[in-house]
Amino acid sequence: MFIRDAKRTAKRFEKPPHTSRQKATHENKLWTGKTKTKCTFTGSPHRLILSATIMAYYYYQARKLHTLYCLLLFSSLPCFIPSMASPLPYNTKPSTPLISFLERLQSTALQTLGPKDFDPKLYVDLPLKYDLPVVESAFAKLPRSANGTVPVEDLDLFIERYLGRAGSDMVLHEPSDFVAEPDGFLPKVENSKVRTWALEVHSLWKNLSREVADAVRERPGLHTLLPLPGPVVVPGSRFREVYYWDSYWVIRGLLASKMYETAKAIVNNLISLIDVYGFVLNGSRAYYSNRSQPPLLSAMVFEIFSRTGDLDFIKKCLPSLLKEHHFWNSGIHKLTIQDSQGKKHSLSRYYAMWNKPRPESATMDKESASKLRRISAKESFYRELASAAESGWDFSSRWMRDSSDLTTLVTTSVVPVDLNAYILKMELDIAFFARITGDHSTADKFSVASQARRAAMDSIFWNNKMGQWFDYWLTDNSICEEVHMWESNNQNKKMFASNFVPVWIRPYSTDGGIVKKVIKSLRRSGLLYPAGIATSLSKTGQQWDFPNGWAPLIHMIVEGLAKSGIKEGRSMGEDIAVRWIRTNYAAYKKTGAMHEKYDVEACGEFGGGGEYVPQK
Ligand SMILES: OC[C@H]1O[C@H](O[C@H]2O[C@H](CO)[C@@H](O)[C@H](O)[C@H]2O)[C@H](O)[C@@H](O)[C@@H]1O
Repeated sequence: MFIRDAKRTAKRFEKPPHTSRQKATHENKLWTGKTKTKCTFTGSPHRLILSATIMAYYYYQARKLHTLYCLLLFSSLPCFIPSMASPLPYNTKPSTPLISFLERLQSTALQTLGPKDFDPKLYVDLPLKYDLPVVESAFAKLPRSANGTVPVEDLDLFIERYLGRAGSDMVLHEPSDFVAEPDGFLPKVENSKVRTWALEVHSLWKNLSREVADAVRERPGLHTLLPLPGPVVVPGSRFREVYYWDSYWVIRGLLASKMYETAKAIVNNLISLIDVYGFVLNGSRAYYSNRSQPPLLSAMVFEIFSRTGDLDFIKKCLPSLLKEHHFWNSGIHKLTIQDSQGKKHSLSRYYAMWNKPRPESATMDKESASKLRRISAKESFYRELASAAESGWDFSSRWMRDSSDLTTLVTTSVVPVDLNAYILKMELDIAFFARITGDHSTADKFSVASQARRAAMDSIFWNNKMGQWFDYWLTDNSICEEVHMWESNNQNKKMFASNFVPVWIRPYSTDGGIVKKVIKSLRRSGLLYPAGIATSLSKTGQQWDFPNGWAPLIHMIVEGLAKSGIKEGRSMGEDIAVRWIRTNYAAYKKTGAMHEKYDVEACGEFGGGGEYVPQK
C-alpha cells in the first residue's frame, strides 16, 4: 500500500556567548578548501525552485557580472523568559481537532510500521473522505494490541477507506504564461550545454505548478491544506504545499522565465494568508499557522514591480505589507537592546506561537523531547523547535548551545542578523512603494524606520574588527527583561553564512567601506569551499550546517557582492556563482535532478542531514 511506500523522509573563532559563560584543484586563490572532484562542463527534476532558478540566473549574472525584572507573578504580563519560560498560553495557538486526529494516526502508523522510511508529515497531509467524527469512530474501532499497534492490513484498509491520497488536494495546473522557450530567456547564456540545461529546468515549472482542488474549497474542514485562491508552485516531493521564503526564489525563477502572471498569483496567495491570519504562514497548511518564515514578501513584490512596472499591483500589496511589518515588530517578535552608548534599539526575532510538537514531525519531536523530564522543559523545547522552523534554518547549530544536543535549542534567545536584514529591506521597500503610489506620510515613516533599523544593526550586530554581522544572544535567561543591555561577548562569533547576508541589502551593498571589509572577512571565514559557501563550520548532522551549501544563502551573498560597485566584490561574487553553478550542473547530470542543498566540499555532490530524505 502507498503508505508503506512513503519515503521518510572549523574553524571556530569563539564559543557562542552562552557556552563561554557556563573546505578540483580550482584555480582561484581565494579558496582554502580542498577539492575532491574536478568539475567542468562536459557533455551535453524536481526541485527547480531554490537551486535551479538562481543557477541559471547567476550564470547570467556571472557573465556580466533581544532593568525591569518580570518574575512572572502575573501570567498575563506580556513578558517571557527565553528558553526556560513557563508556557504562556497567550503566545500559543490552539490546535484543531483534525490535526489532533491526524497526529494520533501518525503515532499509530509509526508504532505499527516502524521507523524505517517513516515520514510523519505524510499523515498530517492526508485529506479525510468523510466528516471527522465518522473517521474517528472507525479509527477507534481498529483492533489494537496492548502496545497500541494495529495489524498492518487493518491500518492500510482504514487509510484506503477513510482518507484520500496525500497531495490529492492539489491538482496539476497548466500555467497560462508558460512557453517552452520564452522570448528573451537568459539572453546572455550562450554556452549551448548550459542553455539546454536552463531550458530543461525551465520546463519543470509545468511539473511543479498546482491549484487547490475544488474539494478543498467545498469542504475545507476535511483538509489540512489551506484553500489559496490562485495557482501555486510547490517545492515538490514531500513538500506538497506552498512555502513562504521558498516563494521568493520561485518568483526570481518565474521572472527569468517571463512568467509574470504566475509570479503575481503567488504573491496574491501569500497576501490572502495575511488577510486571514495577519502574517504569512510558514506554508499553506493549517498546521503551519503557528509561525511564519523569513519575511521576503516585500522583496517578491519589489522584483515583480521592477520587471512589470505594475503600479496597481503595488497599491494592492501595500496594505498587506504594512500588516506584515506590524507582525514582525510587535508582541513576542519585538525586543529592545540598549547599546554601549546608552541608545535603545528595536529589533526582531523568531518566536513561534506554539509549545507542542510540530504536527508534521510530532513523532520525532516527542522522541527528541523524551530525555527532558519536566513538562515545562518539553514545552519550551517544542517552542524552540517551531521557532527554528520559523527561521527557515531547521535545524542548525546556529540556534543551539551545544551543537551535539538538539534539546539545547535556544532559538528565541537569538536575535538574528538575517531576519533583521530582511525587515530592513521590508522597510526600504515599503517606503519606496508608498512613495511611488503617492502615500508620502507612510513613505516618510518607513524611511525613518529603516534608518533606525540600520542604526540598530550597526550597533548590535556589526563587528568592525571582524568585518561581519554577528547574531546577538540574549544571555540573562532567569529574568524577563524589558530592555536588554548590549555586551560584546554576546555576539555569537561563530561563522555562519548568515553573518554575510546583510551585504544583499542596498545600504550595505553600496557602501564600499563595508563591502571591502566583508570581502576580506568572507575570505578568512573558512566558509568558502570549492563548490560554494558552507552554511556553517560545524558538522553536526543538521541540514543547515557544514558541509551543506544552500542556494538562498549563496544567492543573497553573491547578489550583494555583484551589486557592489567594487571590482573585487564583483569578481568574488562571480567566482562563487560559477562554482555553485558547476556543482548544480554536475549533480544534475549525475542524478537528473536539482537538489535543495549541496555538499560544498566536492563538485557534483548533493547535501544530506536533517530530518527528511534530501529534497530533490
Ligand atoms: O518537515 C520538516 C520541516 O520542513 C520544512 O523546512 C524545510 O523545507 C522548507 C520547504 O522547502 C524550507 O523552507 C525550509 O527552509 C527547510 O528547512 C518546513 O518549513 C518546516 O516548518 C518543517 O518543520
